Amino acid sequence: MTTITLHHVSFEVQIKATCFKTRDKQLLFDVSGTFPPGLNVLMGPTGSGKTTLLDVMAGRADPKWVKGHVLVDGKRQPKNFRCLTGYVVQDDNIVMGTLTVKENIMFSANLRLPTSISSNKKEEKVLGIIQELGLQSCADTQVGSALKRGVSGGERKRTNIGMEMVVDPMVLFFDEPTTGLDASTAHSVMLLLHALSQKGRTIVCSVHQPRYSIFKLFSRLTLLFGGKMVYHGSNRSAVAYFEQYGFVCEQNNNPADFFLDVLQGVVPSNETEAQLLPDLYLESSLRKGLVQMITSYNTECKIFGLDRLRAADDSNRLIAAIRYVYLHNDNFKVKVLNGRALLNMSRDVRTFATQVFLHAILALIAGIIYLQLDTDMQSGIQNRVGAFFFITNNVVFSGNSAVDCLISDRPTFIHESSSGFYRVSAYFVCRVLFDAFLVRFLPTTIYVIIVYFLTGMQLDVTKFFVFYLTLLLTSTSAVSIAFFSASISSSFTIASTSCLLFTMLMMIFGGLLVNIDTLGSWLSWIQYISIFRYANNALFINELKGLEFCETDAGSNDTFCDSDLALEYLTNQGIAFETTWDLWQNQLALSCIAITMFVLTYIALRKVHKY
Ligand SMILES: Nc1ncnc2c1ncn2[C@@H]1O[C@H](COP(=O)(O)OP(=O)(O)OP(=O)(O)O)[C@@H](O)[C@H]1O
Repeated sequence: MTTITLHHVSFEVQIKATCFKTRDKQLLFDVSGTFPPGLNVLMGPTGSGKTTLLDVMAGRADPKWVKGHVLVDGKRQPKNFRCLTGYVVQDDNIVMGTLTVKENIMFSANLRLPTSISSNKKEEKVLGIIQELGLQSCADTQVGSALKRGVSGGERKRTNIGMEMVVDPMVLFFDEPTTGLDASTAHSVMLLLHALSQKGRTIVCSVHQPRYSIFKLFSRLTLLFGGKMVYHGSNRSAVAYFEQYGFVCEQNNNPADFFLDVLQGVVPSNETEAQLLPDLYLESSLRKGLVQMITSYNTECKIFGLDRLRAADDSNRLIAAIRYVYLHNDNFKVKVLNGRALLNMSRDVRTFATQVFLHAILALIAGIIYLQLDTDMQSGIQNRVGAFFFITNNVVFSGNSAVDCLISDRPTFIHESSSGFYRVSAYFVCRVLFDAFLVRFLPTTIYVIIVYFLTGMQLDVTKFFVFYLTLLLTSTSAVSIAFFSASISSSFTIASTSCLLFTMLMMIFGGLLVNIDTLGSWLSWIQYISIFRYANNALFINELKGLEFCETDAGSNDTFCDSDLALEYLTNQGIAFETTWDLWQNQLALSCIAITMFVLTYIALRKVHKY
């Protein structure tokens, strides 16, 4: 049994006042209350602060801006409170649509329960939750998405709840669990919350405008208006509380509608103005009694002094809790995450097939345009330069599409990492292994095979594999740049534009579009971070070395061949080619760019705001 108490809690955020200035905006004002086991409901008009209060209670609001105390069973909220409680967000999109109901809950169990619990035990637990939530009939049905029909809205919400229940939380937070559901589904979801609360759990949920059959289920009601409390207590006493200020609820009116009407000034009172209700509540005997009760409750717990609260942080309980969440094997988490990504890909094979198909088409276009390149002195080198420019562009711009992987995954990543599913490192390793290597490997291989043989490059095994490796590294570097752009912004437009800008810059300094020697040193250094430069240089050296270009004299019909022509071209371009190092330094540079960008991505992901 867990009780949450709030002591004079206020919360602010910083918002932009002008381009250069920020100002503080207060969202919650001196909120005190107690939330014991049972169904505790937050109500209020839109923008009244329900979600904000829920976030503060759940430890999901930035503690830097929280004033006052949020205590859990009289102790200061542990830092990893988020990992020990369940938080069912309003948006059910964090439930993966391609997975079945059971697979989604199993995924949560695999990541959030200690590895010491066997797979069989985890499955038993998941089946128990499925039964408790009444999901047996759709356990093996894919959840579905906006584009592909799956389970119903209510079943989806229950799956979301099930994913939170695997850690057996004594406290569950719900942000507007009935939003978007029809009346009977909303009722059945609230019945479920009521049933969960009857088992000794503390449920705190925000609800917009419940009908009477739902309102009856609440044990405690908190009414908010403009970030201030207007009422906090039993839902049965609420109507009488408002009557003392002249707001009368008509006999057949739904109290929930009545309260919202009062707060929005729809219900008139001869004695009081609705705007004064927060101040009246502050002065009310109801609130004074409550504050006294909370203070004595926490004094009983003997930890009301701040020093003692800090001491509570170091208690064994907290240390045990932290271990409970993070003692797991990171390798195991990467395996589970990769398993989910693979399952997701196998169920939505069209996306991957489209990638393969697009690469094949691009390779065919390149192959047809530069079909069986000749070794004519006039056109041989020119066409090869064009072909390499086209090929590297194809590979780099395809790699840039990886922006979408991180951006579309961002809400799920924030929810799951802040709920203790995994550490940032496990997520990062999974994304790199999956999106940068696994998913790119087959399309790039197909691209290389088609383009290499259609364009008729030198038939030499070593040269083929150098070509292949160079393009694989080029693709990985392009993905790393896309990942970095996506990790520093939550907006797809900003991320893809910055990725494109960076790529264009690298392309200009790739050595083909502008003579770098004519640029000042303050600009020419950009060539050293250009993946186009390293990719093109490696492809040129690999293909042009050892190639003889010939010309037939129209008059005499004699053929002259020049084995130095290609080398002259490389020299004119400033490309060193004599030693093995001259070739391999390019692959090394591509690898260094990829590693640097991946490291920066990891740092940026760690800095993603979890609140
Ligand atoms: N990060 C933020 N920056 C600026 N203002 C914010 C921020 N978060 C919330 N607000 C503002 O605080 C107020 C309360 O928001 P909150 O989402 O808690 O309300 P709510 O009662 O849950 O609303 P709804 O019922 O529409 O979901 C709103 O006016 C909102 O615009």
